[in-house]
Amino acid sequence: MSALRAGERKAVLALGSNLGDRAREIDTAVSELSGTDGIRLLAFSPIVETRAVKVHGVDEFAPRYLNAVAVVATTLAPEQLLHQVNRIEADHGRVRDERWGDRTLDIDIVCHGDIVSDAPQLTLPHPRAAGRDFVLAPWLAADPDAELPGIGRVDELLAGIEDTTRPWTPGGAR
Ligand SMILES: Nc1ncnc2c1ncn2[C@@H]1O[C@H](COP(=O)(O)OP(=O)(O)OP(=O)(O)O)[C@@H](O)[C@H]1O
Ligand SMILES: Nc1nc2c(c(=O)[nH]1)N=C(CO)CN2
Repeated sequence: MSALRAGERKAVLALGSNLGDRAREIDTAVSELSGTDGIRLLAFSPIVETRAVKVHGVDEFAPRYLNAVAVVATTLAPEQLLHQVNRIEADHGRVRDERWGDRTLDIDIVCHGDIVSDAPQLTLPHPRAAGRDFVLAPWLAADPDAELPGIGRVDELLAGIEDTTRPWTPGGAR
């Protein structure tokens, strides 16, 4: 992974989609992130497929998610980065209704350098990332040395939970 330049911090973005052309949603979102001033793509994970986790647990009947992780270098402050990811979500027709409801595109900020924040509009690191296989597994594949700041190494966090992610390839080949 290339080194950070002056004024940049490393941020990790978790992308998910379980509606529409899921892979296209994720691929175009990553292109849009890379094309945003102040964001430089350092690494993009393989795409994995997972069952939808809803408020009451795994929902066998909901459309499955594709998930991936982008590691970026950014000169944007956390709030500016959130603004940009919200803009891209909105451009992808993201509708916010039910909590953890089905969505065309979700982008969570997993961490932004080693900034810690407990603000509800932007909690860093993301409070649920450490327990999500669909975040940790692709992130580890993109960056074997990954660490969730102040929480722990991603390989160790992933070893402590069940990894239900499955590799996803276009056309369904395994
Ligand atoms: N680290 C973060 N990344 C993205 N959004 C965050 C973060 N911390 C807080 N938020 C806030 O959470 C709000 C709800 O986000 P969203 O609807 O994407 O949640 P969700 O994806 O359904 O659930 P989850 O947060 O568990 O992934 C956003 O408006 C945003 O301001
Ligand atoms: N498998 C999977 N389940 C989820 C996901 C997700 O990205 N993948 N995102 C959620 C809210 O952010 C809720 N549930």
